[in-house]
Amino acid sequence: MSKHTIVVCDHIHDAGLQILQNTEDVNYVYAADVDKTELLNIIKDAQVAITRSSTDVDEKFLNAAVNLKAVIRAGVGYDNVDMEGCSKRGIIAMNVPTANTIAAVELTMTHMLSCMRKFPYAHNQLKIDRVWKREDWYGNELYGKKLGVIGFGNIGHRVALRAKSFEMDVLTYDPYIPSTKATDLGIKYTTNFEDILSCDIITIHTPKNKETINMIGFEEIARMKDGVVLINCARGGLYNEDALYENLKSGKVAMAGIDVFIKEPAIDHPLLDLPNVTVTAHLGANTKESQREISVQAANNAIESARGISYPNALNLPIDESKIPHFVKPYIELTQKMAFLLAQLSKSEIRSINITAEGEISEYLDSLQTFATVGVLAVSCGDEVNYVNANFIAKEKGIDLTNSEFSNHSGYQNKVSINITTPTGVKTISGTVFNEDVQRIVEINGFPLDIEPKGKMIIMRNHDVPGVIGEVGKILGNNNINIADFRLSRGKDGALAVILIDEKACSDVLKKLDSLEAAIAVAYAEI
Ligand SMILES: NC(=O)C1=CN([C@@H]2O[C@H](COP(=O)(O)OP(=O)(O)OC[C@H]3O[C@@H](n4cnc5c(N)ncnc54)[C@H](O)[C@@H]3O)[C@@H](O)[C@H]2O)C=CC1
Ligand SMILES: O=C(O)CCC(=O)C(=O)O
Repeated sequence: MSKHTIVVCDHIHDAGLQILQNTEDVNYVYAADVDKTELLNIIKDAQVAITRSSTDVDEKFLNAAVNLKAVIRAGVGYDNVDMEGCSKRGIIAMNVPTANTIAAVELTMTHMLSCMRKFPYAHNQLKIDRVWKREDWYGNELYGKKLGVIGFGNIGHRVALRAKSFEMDVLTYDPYIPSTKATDLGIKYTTNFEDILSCDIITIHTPKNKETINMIGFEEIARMKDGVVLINCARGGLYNEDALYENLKSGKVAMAGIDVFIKEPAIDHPLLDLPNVTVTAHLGANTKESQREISVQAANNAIESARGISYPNALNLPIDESKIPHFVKPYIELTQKMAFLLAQLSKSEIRSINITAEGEISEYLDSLQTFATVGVLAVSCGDEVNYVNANFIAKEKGIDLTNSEFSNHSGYQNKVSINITTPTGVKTISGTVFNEDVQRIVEINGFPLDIEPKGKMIIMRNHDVPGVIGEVGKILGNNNINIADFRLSRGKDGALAVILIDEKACSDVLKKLDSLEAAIAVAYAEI
């Protein structure tokens, strides 16, 4: 039995490791304790990698991971995964998005309460210094304070709900949700960021991306209340670290609760020297409950993706398969096969791929386009191309991808056509699906046909003169090639024959066919 190699790059809970170990078709490699240079050596055999935030899936990692098909980020944030690098290489990136939500929510509340009561400092005074000085530790209450929650997703909205139970006045800023998502929960909603800046406590729960990096910097802090408290259990760099440091030092920011840093591990970070921060070493997801659940999900998802069965929570697929209705799937399959056939017939540089569709199927032009691109590129790139990297490869090769709804109606309920442009002209193919899953090619280069997109075939353009079928049959027969079916289409510019054969036709046979007086063009293709 061939085994799938799954490499675990970071520490995950034993429950997931057990699953990998007990799966017969998995060769599981535990690489959490090796140094990064050794990891690059180990990762070259991996078909699937499981990582956490301690392993950057960057250019170096991806260049080393030559057999990688999928990478699973055992957590939420995937800012340490080079998504474009994965897509270009056809690697599917996935995360495990909700299993650590509660852990991160509860750590956020811990930091918030710790900041308000200066808990670690009070704790250390008694425990380490053995000093009982109650007058040193007058904290503040959450009760009645205004809390600004930036980002109202899985974590943000739960932090808001918990804050409400402390009878805080909670306000959220998240331009990407309907306001009712917050207001239905009794949380105030604003689209004005200044409202957030006027809060007593601010906590951030957004992903880290171009828009959110430095979302809170010197200017924003200057507009905040004196004595504001800032919490960050999302990602280092959402609050500008220099601005945070300077304003904690001046006291403008009274306290900050920080779980995440731009550069981790952050053992020498200047923030650690300040007396008014509570810090944790990126522990947001570190509860036994959450880590058990994440590792189980990550292991199962790794096995599914290694087997090519499914890619749960895929982040870089151009198509969300769950949104594709059942009737579209045979069209997608047919489109890829037709594109593969057409590219074999063209056998030359492809300059553009254009998809047109008529009927209800035209609502799925983008998906059809992607699969047509896979089909076309598979002829020159083989297994290297898949629907994750097809558009990237096409772009790199300078192939123009376009699609449009076809306004004419040919009489088919749904029809998909592919046009590819080569230096010698445009080639076309069209197809439809009957009775839900009977796929048929109904036209090649303007010649109407009815053929199943399957098997070995010779496609021959010829002058429409007597005797051609006989001569073709003779050549194939003399070369021990059995004809399974012979489909002929006639047009004003001659005829087109699709000859389905049982054996592969070698170039010698094709040359003989091409040398027939009536022949215009002969090609061999397989689907
Ligand atoms: N410290 C830790 O160990 C952990 C950190 N995290 C981090 O917490 C953050 C939030 O995670 P989830 O709530 O699970 O993600 P989520 O995807 O459920 O929620 C993110 C929310 O941020 C909003 N958002 C995006 N851009 C925004 C912007 N410019 N302004 C305001 N809102 C914006 C989105 O609309 C979404 O509602 C992520 O950065 C994640 O990586 C998550 C788990 C553990
Ligand atoms: O456990 C980890 O690797 C970090 C968790 C985290 O930050 C996340 O899930 O986004």
